[in-house]
Amino acid sequence: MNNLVKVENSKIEQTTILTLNRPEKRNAISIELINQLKVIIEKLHQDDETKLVIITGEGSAFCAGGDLNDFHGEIDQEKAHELLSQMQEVLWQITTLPMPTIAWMNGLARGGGMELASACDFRYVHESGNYGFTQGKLGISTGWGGGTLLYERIHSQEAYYWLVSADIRSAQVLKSIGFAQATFSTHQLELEHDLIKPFISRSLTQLKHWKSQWLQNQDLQKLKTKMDAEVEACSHMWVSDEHKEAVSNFFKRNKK
Ligand SMILES: C[C@@H](C(=O)O)C(=O)SCCNC(=O)CCNC(=O)[C@H](O)C(C)(C)COP(=O)(O)OP(=O)(O)OC[C@H]1O[C@@H](n2cnc3c(N)ncnc32)[C@H](O)[C@@H]1OP(=O)(O)O
Repeated sequence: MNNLVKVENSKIEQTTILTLNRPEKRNAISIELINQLKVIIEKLHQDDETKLVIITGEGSAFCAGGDLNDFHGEIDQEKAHELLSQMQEVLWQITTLPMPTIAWMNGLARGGGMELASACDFRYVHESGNYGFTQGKLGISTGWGGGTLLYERIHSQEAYYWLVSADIRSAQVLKSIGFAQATFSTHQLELEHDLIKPFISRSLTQLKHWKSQWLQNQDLQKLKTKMDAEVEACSHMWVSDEHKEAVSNFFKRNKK
């Protein structure tokens, strides 16, 4: 089995780095990748040693979203719902992890890649990357619950507008709207980086306390209900002609 998600445990810093590992596909999330992530995140829920989880991508991209090959073909609304639900569950499990989580966005992100980042507690973005909730241009909405999470991360008016406009934004804009906490310019993720240091230098007890406070501050039941509704809505749009045409145009464009 290929490791579509690399797991590096750093014992001294008590940090786990998860690296999406399909650089040739810009780390698009395939069904197999979802299955691997699911197992890894489940384990982290039982982990009493890790004080920080970082999610990043191999190569030039953070994540190009759902794999448009895997999620397509002759699927009906029910099947679309089933497939979208699987990644929604992963996003939910990431959101509720007992330790802080950082999306270290090493490069571009699209669609579900932005949803995955939204499931993390903090987002740091590479200054030369570009980032977009582009689902609107594909005839769908966010389908993993990440639209719901976006409303938790930035001002609701800004979230609403970003989902409708589906525009691609710079790292600076992400920082200015509060989606990203900071930008960085390094190419290699290093645990001694100034953005990571504050986490590493706090104790496990402190970090777990702050994370639990963060989760208590949210109405998790309501959040889950809204994420479920998002999956349901997207599953209907998934089988629309507009979406099928947008996906077919993407693959035609790539063959040129
Ligand atoms: C599930 C849903 C949700 O939100 O819930 C979603 O995420 S919808 C998915 C939303 N994502 C997107 O629409 C992103 C579509 N991708 C792109 O716009 C572009 O590929 C970029 C991500 C900007 C990267 O452009 P760049 O010029 O660097 O690379 P490229 O276009 O040549 O792509 C490199 C290889 O990765 C593949 N590739 C890229 N994105 C993919 C995706 N989302 N699904 C499946 N394959 C994908 C290309 O087909 C190509 O494969 P070959 O080398 O074999 O030709």
